[in-house]
Amino acid sequence: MVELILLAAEGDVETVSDALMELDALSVSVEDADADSEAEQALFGEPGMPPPRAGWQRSTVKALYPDEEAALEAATLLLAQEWAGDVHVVAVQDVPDADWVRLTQSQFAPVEITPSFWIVPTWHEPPAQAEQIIRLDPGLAFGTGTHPTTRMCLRWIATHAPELSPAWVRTLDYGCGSGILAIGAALHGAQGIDAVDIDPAAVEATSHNAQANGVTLRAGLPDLAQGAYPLVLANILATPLKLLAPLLCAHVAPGGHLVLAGILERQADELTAAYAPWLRLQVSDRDDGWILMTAHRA
Ligand SMILES: C[S@@+](CC[C@H](N)C(=O)[O-])C[C@H]1O[C@@H](n2cnc3c(N)ncnc32)[C@H](O)[C@@H]1O
Repeated sequence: MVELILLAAEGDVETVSDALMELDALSVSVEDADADSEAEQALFGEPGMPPPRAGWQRSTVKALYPDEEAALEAATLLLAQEWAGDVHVVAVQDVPDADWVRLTQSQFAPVEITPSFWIVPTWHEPPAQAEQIIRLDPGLAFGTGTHPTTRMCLRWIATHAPELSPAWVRTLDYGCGSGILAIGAALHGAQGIDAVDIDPAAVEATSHNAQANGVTLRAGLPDLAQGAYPLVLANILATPLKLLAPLLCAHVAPGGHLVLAGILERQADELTAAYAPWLRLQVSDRDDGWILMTAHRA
């Protein structure tokens, strides 16, 4: 790979970046040309305040090309534009080869839910103490186990599985993403699992991941969810969870549990109020500013 490095003034940066993409750059990145010098400028403001300025006074724009010929051709075409008078080529240089696959993989380590319950990417050996293991690789659908909301749901499943197991004949994972919660429930004894999502890519990912984990479930669009379930899981976000309150509560069987995530600490009261006509929600876990809210139908 070869990197074409340009210097551009604040007013030209966007045009230069767009032009480089048009000129078949594999990627374009923008950095402060004065970084690590006296002239370095911070672009972030006080919390809650807009940034003091939109861009740096001078930016270094880096565009990646497959070879030197392509990089030089792009530079020649770009500098020929009438608006490019103040744009300067700083360098065209080789980028050392990196093992990109290994680099990406190294960012996803096994995630511990409980000492015996782990999420482990396929390229990792499971830890010795892991008894329940979800094998999952990062994909297009949300849910690799690294997000606090997913972890809290899985923790709840692992902790409450013993009391659910004798009658755990059905489970609903509403907003299943990668299917991680449905798979986690299956590993803890759940049966008759329905996993639904409005995103067809998530439905496909759930089917794929379930199969890869040797788990049987039905994945589909939300209409697939029918009737009552001893466990209803929904890790979405506060606003859709409020809209879905009557629907989700209607799916909770007598004696069943509702487990909700995707809620920030400050949203606890509004969620409690939205569900109050049907079920009494309480905060049952906290992680990094997020809360888990659960209810039990008598
Ligand atoms: C935050 S992800 C959670 C994924 C996974 N269940 C987990 O815990 O990691 C939320 C998922 O809910 C889906 N979703 C959002 N609104 C929905 C709705 N109204 N009905 C069903 N699914 C919805 C999204 O497509 C997304 O896959």
